[in-house]
Amino acid sequence: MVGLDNAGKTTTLYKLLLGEVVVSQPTVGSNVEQIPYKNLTFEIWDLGGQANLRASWAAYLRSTDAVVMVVDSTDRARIGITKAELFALLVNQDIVNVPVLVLANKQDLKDAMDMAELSQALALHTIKQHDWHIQPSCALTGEGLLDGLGWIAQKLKNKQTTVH
Ligand SMILES: Nc1nc2c(ncn2[C@@H]2O[C@H](COP(=O)(O)OP(=O)(O)OP(=O)(O)O)[C@@H](O)[C@H]2O)c(=O)[nH]1
Ligand SMILES: [Mg+2]
Repeated sequence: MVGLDNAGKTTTLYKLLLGEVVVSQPTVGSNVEQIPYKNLTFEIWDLGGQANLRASWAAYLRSTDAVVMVVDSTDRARIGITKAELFALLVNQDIVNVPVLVLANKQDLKDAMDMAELSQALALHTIKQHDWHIQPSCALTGEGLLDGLGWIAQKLKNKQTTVH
């Protein structure tokens, strides 16, 4: 799970784990938790998003089954940086063909960008090498989080079917 600092990654992870909103500090390094979902357990790595930490995201990609990009939907000023970081990540050979979930977080805030605006700003339709999906979410209430995991679970199931 990646995304710029302040996007809401750590809040998302602990909302999924505990059902509660934790008070988070900017993450230095990572948090990792096991999240049960139906018959699966997701091992979710929440990586620090501050500018000087983003180069280290690539070090976590080996044996990654899915990428979750958490976006602060109100952060219009940095949506271009978010896009650049996303596309820089997606060229990595360790994640060829892995599904990419964009969590359009902070949808509870009234100036949040909607899915159409975000998809366009992030140029999601130009992603050809990955299945992708954009999911509105709010880490404070948990809205959209399980739907997002459900999309990933479905993609991984399809992948297993095609391998056999
Ligand atoms: N209104 C609102 N605030 C949110 C939401 N998700 C997270 N926040 C707040 O956004 C701030 C940053 O959240 P974090 O989860 O620490 O952000 P992060 O992406 O882990 O940031 P780094 O660890 O620095 O990469 C906190 O004050 C959260 O309470 C949301 O859905 N809505
Ligand atoms: Mg964090």
